[in-house]
Order: sequence, then structure tokens, then C-alpha cells
Amino acid sequence: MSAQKSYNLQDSGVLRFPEGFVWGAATAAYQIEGAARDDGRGPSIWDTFSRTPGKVHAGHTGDVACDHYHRYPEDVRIMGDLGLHAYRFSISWPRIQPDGAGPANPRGLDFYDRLVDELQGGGITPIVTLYHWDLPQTLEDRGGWTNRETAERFAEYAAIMYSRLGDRVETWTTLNEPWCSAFLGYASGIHAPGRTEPEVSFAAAHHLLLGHGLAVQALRAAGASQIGITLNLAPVLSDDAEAASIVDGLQNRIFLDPVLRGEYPADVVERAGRFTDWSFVKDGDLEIISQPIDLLGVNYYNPQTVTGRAGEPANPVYPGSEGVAFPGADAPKTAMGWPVQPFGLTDLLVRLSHDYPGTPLIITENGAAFDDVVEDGQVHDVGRLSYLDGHLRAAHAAIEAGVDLRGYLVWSLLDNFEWAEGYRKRFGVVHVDYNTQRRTPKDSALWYREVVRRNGL
Ligand SMILES: OC[C@@H]1[C@@H](O)[C@H](O)[C@@H](O)c2[nH]c(CCc3ccccc3)c[n+]21
Repeated sequence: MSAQKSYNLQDSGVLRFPEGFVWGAATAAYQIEGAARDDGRGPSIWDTFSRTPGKVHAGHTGDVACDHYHRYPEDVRIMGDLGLHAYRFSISWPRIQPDGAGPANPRGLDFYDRLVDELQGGGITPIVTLYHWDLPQTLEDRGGWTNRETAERFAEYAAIMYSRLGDRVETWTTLNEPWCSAFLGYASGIHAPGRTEPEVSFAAAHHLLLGHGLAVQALRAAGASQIGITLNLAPVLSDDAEAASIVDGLQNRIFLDPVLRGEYPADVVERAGRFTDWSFVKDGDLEIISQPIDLLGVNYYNPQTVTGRAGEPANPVYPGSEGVAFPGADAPKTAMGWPVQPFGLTDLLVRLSHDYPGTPLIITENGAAFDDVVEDGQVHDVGRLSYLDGHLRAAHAAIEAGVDLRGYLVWSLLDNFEWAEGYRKRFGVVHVDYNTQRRTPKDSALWYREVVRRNGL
């Protein structure tokens, strides 16, 4: 037997990311914190929605989740063990303002103060999301995002958070995925607040963007230097250019254009004309919405595959998409039934750098749900590891093509409350046993630790 030649691949690193590339992980308050009524937290629309029979798998709620509110020191230690540079988390608005307005709840502020200090102590950069879907219920009682005043309340909340954390938090993103808030929450109703009124969903989208713009103004005035927004974006694959353009408009351009170009796409305005007269857009709104930002957060999971089909009814999450069918993709699927198509990430990032040049990009979410099994204290999640590997290669290809990509934050650090799917879908690189709250880094976490260490694959 000839001596086995050993290759120390760790140092030959085939794919290197740029010096200073930011590696991290992401979570969201309602999905991990638990402590839903602790220390003065008020109800959010997800507390209400998850308690509404039939809305969330098996009636799961975020009451306990990963109990991160109490276990954050352990979770920060895990982030350190993985060598993460940054941690993206969201702030629970109803912890800070239980009624969505007025003076801040000091115990709510204290939690995020402690969390940021713990992160700093671990040398981990905090990346704050101000809104990740947990709107204070009292604001929803007044119309929620269909009410323009909610945008003003959001800017006040942003100012409160900056005044408390601005000395230690440099990177702020206003909204996570306004598309989901507007079209899953107010059009299709599959997310909180569960309204099925497509005619008001465009107003909700506009007021979310107005809230973004007013919050950017407030943050900038207070001295914030790195401000962004996170959008869930998807390239649209189709054999029919018209069908592709319709979905690209309703998913991507309806947010990219107002934020980065100061205008709504004309084709979307026209198609949505059957639902709304757009009179909710007031003079000056688009100037506020297109306030310059320093960073665009991109959440990518998979492309959308569509085709033209006469007579096809509109997809409820895309009001105005009559005549477009969603046949699904001929590709491996994750446990969510989402196709694994890493090339879509390269296509998306290159498109963004061409169509919306000048704004640095950061992947604020990318990851996959697979059904995990714990055996001998380990989780051999080869499907997730392979998904992540493929998408990091796709991100690297975009960088090679000239895209200004600053970082990658895996979704998610922990298994957590997966919205309407409850706890049955696991996206974490760290397994959570919800009976014991035991955390177990999966093989994907151990692999990711090496990627971070090597700054490459
Ligand atoms: O579904 C996985 C993650 C969520 O856990 C995050 O909170 C959320 O930011 C997020 N966005 C997306 C893509 C848009 C989407 C969300 C939920 C359901 C269907 C599509 C996937 N994810």
C-alpha cells in the first residue's frame, strides 16, 4: 500500500473571499426569544395570529421558542465558538413600546443593552433589524401597516433604539422583507395579521417603505452611519418574458425601485390599478423612501419559476398576477419544498449590481430547512451543508463577476419558530431540543466554522 499522501486542504483554500468579508448568522426576535410576557413585553400581531386556530402548525406560538431571552449568554458563547464575525438579530418592538407608541419600557431596552454588551464582549459585531414582523397589536388595531400613522410610530421607535444602542451598534437595517409583511400579511393572509385584502396590501407596502424612509431620516439625524433595508429577492425563471416581468415587478422591483430609484415601477402601478388608485402615495413620500442607504440586505433562498397560462387566477401572494402559473422547478427540494438552485443567487447578485449600482450588498439570509436527526449528540445535516456550500460558491462567483458583496449571514443560527410552520421546520445550523432547550451544533455549523476560519471554501 503506497503511503497515503496527505493534503492539507485547509491552507490551499480553493475559493477565497475578499479580505474583511463579514461572516455571521441571523435570527429574529419572535422566532427565538420566547419570554412573550416577561418584563413588560406587549402582544404583537404574531402573538395574536399564532393563537388564532388553524393559522400556525399545531397551534405553535413564540411564547417560549428557544428561550433566548434568558439563554442569550450561552447563545453568544456558541457564536464565539463558531468564530462568527457578526450576528444579525431583530428587536421586538412590543418589548420596547408595548402599545407601539409613547415612552420606552426600560426593561425591554435593558435586554438589548445586555445582549449588545454580551456580543461586544465576544468580539461579535451586532447587526440590528428594527422590524422583523412583530408589530405591536395595538397598532394593528388601528389598521397596522394600512394606516399611514404606523410609519410615523416606526420612526419614533427607531429613534428610541438608536439613542440606547447607537454607541455600540453601527449597522442598522430598518425592515426585514416588507414583501412578506405586505403580501403574506395583508393579501394572502398566510402570515400575521392574516388579512386577505389584496386591495389594501399595496398601501401596506407603501407605508412600510415610508416607515423605512422616516426611520432612515431619524437614524441619520441621530448619527447612524451604516443604514440599510433587507429585501427578500428572487430571480424569476421563465420561458415567458411577460410572466417573468409580472412576478419580477411584484416581488423585486416594487421595493427596489422606490428605495433605490425613488419611483414605483410603472408596470406594477398599472397592474395594481385594478386594486388601488395609489392615492396613499403623498407628495414627498418617494423622496423620503429613497433616502440614500449604505447597504442593501439580500435574503435569498431560491428563484421563482413561472410560466404564462391563460385564465390562470392570480397567486394570492402576488395580487395582479392573473395569467401566471407557478409550475415549480425541476430541482432538488428542501424540507420547505423550495428548490435548491444556487445559480439563482449569482444571477440575482449580478442583476442587482447592474440594475441598482452603487449600493454595497450583504446576504442577510440564506439557508435551508431539512429534517434533522440527533444521533449520539450529533446532527449529520449533509443536505443543509451541501445547500450552504453551493450557495457560498454561487456568492463567490458573483464576487468574481464584480459584485460588491460585503458579507454572508446564514439563516439561521438556531432552529426556531418558523412562522406558519411552527417548530416543525428547522433552519438552524445549531439544533435546538425544545423539550430541554439543549443546543447542539450540527455538522453544518462545524463546517461553517472552518469556512469562517479560512475565509473561504
Ligand atoms: O423561512 C425561512 C426564513 C424565515 O425564518 C425568516 O424569518 C424570514 O426572514 C425569511 N424570509 C424568507 C424568504 C421569504 C419567505 C418567508 C416565509 C415564507 C415564505 C417565503 C425565508 N425566511
